[in-house]
Amino acid sequence: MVARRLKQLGKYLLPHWRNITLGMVSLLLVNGLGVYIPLLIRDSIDDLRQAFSFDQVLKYVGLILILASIMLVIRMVSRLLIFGLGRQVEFELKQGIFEHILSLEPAYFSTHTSGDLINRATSDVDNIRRLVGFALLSIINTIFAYALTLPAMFSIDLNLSLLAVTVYPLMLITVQVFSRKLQEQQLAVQENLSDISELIQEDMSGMALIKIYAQEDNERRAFALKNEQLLAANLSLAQIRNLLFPLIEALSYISLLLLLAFGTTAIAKGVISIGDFVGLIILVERLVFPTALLGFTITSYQRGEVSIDRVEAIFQAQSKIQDKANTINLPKKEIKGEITARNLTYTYPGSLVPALKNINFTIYPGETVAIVGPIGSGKSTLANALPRLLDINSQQIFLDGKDITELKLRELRDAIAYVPQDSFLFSTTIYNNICYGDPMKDPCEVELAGKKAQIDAEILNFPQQYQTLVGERGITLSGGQRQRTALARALLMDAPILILDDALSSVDNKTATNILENFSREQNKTVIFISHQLSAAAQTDRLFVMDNGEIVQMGTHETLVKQPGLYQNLWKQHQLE
Ligand SMILES: Nc1ncnc2c1ncn2[C@@H]1O[C@H](COP(=O)(O)OP(=O)(O)OP(=O)(O)O)[C@@H](O)[C@H]1O
Repeated sequence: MVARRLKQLGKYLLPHWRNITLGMVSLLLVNGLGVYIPLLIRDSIDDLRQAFSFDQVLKYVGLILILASIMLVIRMVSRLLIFGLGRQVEFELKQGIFEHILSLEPAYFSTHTSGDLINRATSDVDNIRRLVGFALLSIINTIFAYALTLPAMFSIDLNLSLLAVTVYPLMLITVQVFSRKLQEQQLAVQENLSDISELIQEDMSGMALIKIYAQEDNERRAFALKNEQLLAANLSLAQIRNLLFPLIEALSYISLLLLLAFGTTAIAKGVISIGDFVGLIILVERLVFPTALLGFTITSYQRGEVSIDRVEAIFQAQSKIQDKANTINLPKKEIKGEITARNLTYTYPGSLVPALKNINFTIYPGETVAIVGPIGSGKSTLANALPRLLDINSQQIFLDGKDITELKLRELRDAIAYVPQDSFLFSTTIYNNICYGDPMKDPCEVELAGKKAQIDAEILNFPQQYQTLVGERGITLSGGQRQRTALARALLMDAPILILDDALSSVDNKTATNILENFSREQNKTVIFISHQLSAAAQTDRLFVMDNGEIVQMGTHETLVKQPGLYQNLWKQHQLE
């Protein structure tokens, strides 16, 4: 576990080996000077005790000032180098996480909430930044401090030095005892933070619903509960820390007291000089800060360790929907638009019942097919299977006779313009929303797409027309306007296949029928129209009727409506409505 994490840390640090080396050399120099200055003070005291002169005092003071100034500059350089490294690693991790998230399949986001992902990409990355910045700096500094200070202390007096450092192992044991508890508590804090981010995000998105159902008090209570849990976890963490660090400090003062007690006796016996004693006290003092800092470093390391696992869990998640090693090329221009399903069966991960059962059909190039059926019958699942938003098995769906799992994902998705059920719009202009799939499209084409989606006239009535902002910082479009804007976005891509998943549900029947009629005039498009609007669906070339994951009927409206069965029932119900 530890080895794996260290390996991971090494992976983050390796690209920055030059800065690390420079930082380490700087720290070595700082510590070298840090040890040399107390020895110089020792010599100055002993020299001046033998023959005092102001020239000598000035010489020593000047030298110490110069060395201390050099030390200050080098220390600043080392901090800049190593803290800068933390920032660089933070930048790379954030970029990497975002790019990786973009590569994951939609199913990943139904099991991983956005609040948790945001927390990992922010708080956890921040912990790793501290680990590679602060912790690295202090670990290297502590190693150099001990490696250079101890020999200098031993050269003055071995017994006194050993006595002064006897309490240090005790310090490490204390830290060890506390470390596990600290780690558990840190994890609890991070999880509580994730919960809170999730709740805030969800409540912000569902604000209208909270108000309609007058659930403000309940939401306030739910937030207070989570906030209290976070407070308790943070307080408990602070308690452990507040106990640990004064303990470390107290132990380090014991070493100083021991030195005072036995050092003064050694001076009296003539074993060491006064200069030696002062030098020894300054050297022992030098170790107090790195040792106390080691406590913080251990905490930082523990926080970073947990965070490394949480961030790496994102990187380890791999999309099952990927290009195969040998993909078949199918350029958009050559696609005719024939879609075939052979014994298509799909079960959602974790589900016991298949959402699609043994589906077989062929949709011919240029045909408009409506898929109708009761709610939950599998229509959206079928729509999601075609552009491989779901991990379907090979040899089940074919585009122009080619197994879609053999095609390049990018080419397959380029061939399919898909308008999903929720017509999501970005918080930008209507124009940018329409040309989202190809920002370089000609403005005339964007407007033409708006006309085909029958939204152009309404857009022209908005204050800034196509440049009107929508979303959080702009105007709120009606459900039907959102749907037609999303439709214009899909139409602009001019793909040979168009899938509309209940994408005109908020559009009146007449407009929906007009839009569909426009498509059937465009003979080169294969259109799959999933809908509960039977009068619009009835205008299509053929209908597939789905029930319980199966296609139970297929045919034109005229034939199906005469056959006893699900479609006839749905149609009668529709007529009554
Ligand atoms: N991510 C998922 N995980 C597990 N089961 C799912 C998932 N998405 C859908 N299902 C289930 O698969 C079945 C088919 O759902 P689907 O959304 O395809 O139905 P639909 O016909 O499009 O319904 P609607 O008309 O309401 O849009 C349903 O039983 C649904 O609960």
